[in-house]
Amino acid sequence: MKCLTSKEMTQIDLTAMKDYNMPGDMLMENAGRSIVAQIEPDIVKRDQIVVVAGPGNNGGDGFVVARELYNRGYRVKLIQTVPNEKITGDANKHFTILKKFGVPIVTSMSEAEHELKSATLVIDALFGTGYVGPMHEPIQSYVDLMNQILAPIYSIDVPSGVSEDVDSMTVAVKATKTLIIEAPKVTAYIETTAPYYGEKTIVSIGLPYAAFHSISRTVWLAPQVQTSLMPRQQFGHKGTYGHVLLVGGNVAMPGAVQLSALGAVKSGAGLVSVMTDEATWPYLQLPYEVMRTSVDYIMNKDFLSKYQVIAFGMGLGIDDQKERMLHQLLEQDVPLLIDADGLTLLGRDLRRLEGRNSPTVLTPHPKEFAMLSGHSVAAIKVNPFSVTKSFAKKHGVFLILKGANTIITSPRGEQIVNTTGNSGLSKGGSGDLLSGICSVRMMQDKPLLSSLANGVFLHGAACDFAIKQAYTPYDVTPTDVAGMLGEAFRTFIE
Ligand SMILES: NC(=O)C1=CN([C@@H]2O[C@H](COP(=O)(O)OP(=O)(O)OC[C@H]3O[C@@H](n4cnc5c(N)ncnc54)[C@H](O)[C@@H]3O)[C@@H](O)[C@H]2O)[C@@H](O)CC1
Ligand SMILES: [K+]
Repeated sequence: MKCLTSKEMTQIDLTAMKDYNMPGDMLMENAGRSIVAQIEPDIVKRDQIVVVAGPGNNGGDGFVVARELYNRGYRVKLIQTVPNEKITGDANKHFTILKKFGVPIVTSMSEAEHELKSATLVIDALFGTGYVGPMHEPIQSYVDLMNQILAPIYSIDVPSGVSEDVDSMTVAVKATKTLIIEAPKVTAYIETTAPYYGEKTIVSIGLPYAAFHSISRTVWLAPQVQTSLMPRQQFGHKGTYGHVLLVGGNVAMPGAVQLSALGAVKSGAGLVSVMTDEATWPYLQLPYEVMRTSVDYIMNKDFLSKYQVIAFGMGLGIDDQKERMLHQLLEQDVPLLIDADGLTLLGRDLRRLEGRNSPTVLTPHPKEFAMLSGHSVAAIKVNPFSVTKSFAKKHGVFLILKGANTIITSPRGEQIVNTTGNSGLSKGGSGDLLSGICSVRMMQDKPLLSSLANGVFLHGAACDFAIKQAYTPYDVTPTDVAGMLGEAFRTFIE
């Protein structure tokens, strides 16, 4: 499933109309009817349904919904928020039809307030992808009223007032559910705007699938994992599945590399090795399956060439010797995943990324990404797709920006957004586990961007299973999540 900016969605609507001869009023009819099909199981005839319609095509969708529900015998009122002359084009066609059907229309604010207060369901069709902030009166008062009532609000396509330009946002509808048309918009996954959506449901209006081909932003779902996860092979051996080296851990933080090692052995690695300094070994309790490698080998290029992936930085500590280790690895022709302290060391000189022949994967959380990119954490949170894309392209790296909806970006700027996981992952150690999982998937799944998305998906899905089956977001630990990886894998092989 693709994920789009408002501009991209508008372009696809135009393509459907121009290149595929799909009339705009027909698309609007499709949208309205598909939305009614989604709403109908939730309502009964005695419900009082209020549709709040704006001036554009989102309002047009609202006209179709109001008319269709009215025609099916529901009690429906339409709140018209703008004068007649502001309703034009396809929306006006459906407005005219709606009036012919005799749907009751409310135009005054006082009446609208009364209707909203007695409504049992409100349909928000004020604005969709064409909204540009800020919001002015009287529309702002309609939104304020909607946000005060207790009845559920179903927003059409986008909660009205939500915008990619977060700085221009004033008020927005807090939807109970958003019935997203055809494909989710990026605001559904941005920390500052996602909470307005409530529950998300996609409704198809029959837009041509091919029109979405040029969009290189994808929401990663189970079918994508199923097709890109490398199958286990009947005649495979440990060499088939790859040997990963995890470089990390220090006396103060031995657990980090332990969790990475646990993630790696539970994610299908052929062989897992850990490299740490002499002083740290006594503090490590590694899974039986993990091999130990002396840090002295970091200078030995031939020795390092036996690994298919090297992950660097989990609980490593920061000093000049560790920085030299990173420089040594950056010169090695092997896929490299850099996490945690490794990112801090890399941040001292990003030019070191230049000229690498093998892929480099960086796995920052927003604070680490702020350090690397020079953007503020706030700017990263409101604009995560564009800041990651420009960084990944500029530095030629794969980037995993960790968060509630982790965004994975390739050096070419293709992006994947993950939807698995829950607040149980917001704990120390989750990222270490993720690095272990991703570095193994990197050795097996193709292309590399998909392998990283699979790692992120499995990590989140394992935590979702943990919450469903045994734990809560309060008590679940990264070790518990590792224990649930089997459940996550099982969904793709059964
Ligand atoms: N063919 C299409 O383009 C289709 C569009 N659809 C719907 O149409 C929506 C997009 O339609 P539009 O591009 O008309 O955009 P919207 O309906 O989201 O809003 C644009 C309208 O609102 C006004 N407006 C924008 N910001 C405002 C502000 N701050 N204060 C007051 N007025 C403001 C604009 O002047 C314009 O009249 C989608 O979200 C979707 O719901 C669907 O009907 C499917 C087909
Ligand atoms: K809306």
